[in-house]
Amino acid sequence: MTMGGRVDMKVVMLGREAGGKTSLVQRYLYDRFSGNLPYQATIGAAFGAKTVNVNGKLLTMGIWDTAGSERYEAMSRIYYRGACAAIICYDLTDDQSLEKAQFWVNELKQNEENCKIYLCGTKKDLVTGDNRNRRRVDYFSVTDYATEIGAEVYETSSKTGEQVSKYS
Ligand SMILES: Nc1nc2c(ncn2[C@@H]2O[C@H](COP(=O)(O)OP(=O)(O)OP(=O)(O)O)[C@@H](O)[C@H]2O)c(=O)[nH]1
Repeated sequence: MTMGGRVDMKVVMLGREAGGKTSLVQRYLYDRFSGNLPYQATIGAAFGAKTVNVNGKLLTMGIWDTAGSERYEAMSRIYYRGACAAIICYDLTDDQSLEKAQFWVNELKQNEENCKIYLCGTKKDLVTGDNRNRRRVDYFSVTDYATEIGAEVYETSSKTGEQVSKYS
């Protein structure tokens, strides 16, 4: 998208640092996973865009990928303003990341009540099969919580692409 292009839908990524937000956006936008490269924390925020077909209408989705580091927390508040959807990521191998997700849910409920919330459990490949014992966040506790707050839940892997896009 060119600068100054119109964004029809603003989507914001929120969640604890290293929780997998950037990887999810990279998989969704470019169908790639940079797992072999060292982890690089997002600084401030990053922006990406994609044209999506919604009921036969082409819309530009703008995605603001915020930095999870607490040092940028105040900035993240600027990025969720006016968002129609928030993808709040938590890492399935990290129970503290779920607490952070709840923090963002409360923020949005207070400040951006029309924003639709999606809870996204990331790094599913790390808690699958023989690695089941690495799971730190129970699926049903999250779905119970999601029902309470009117959110949807997805468990994704940016490494394999599982559940990242409706079409994969
Ligand atoms: N195995 C596996 N690793 C992942 C997955 N998603 C992210 N990672 C790894 O987890 C680390 C953090 O991922 P990022 O996507 O940079 O996390 P982030 O939430 O954007 O981090 P901040 O920029 O600090 O907010 C990186 O080393 C990724 O390669 C996944 O689905 N599977």
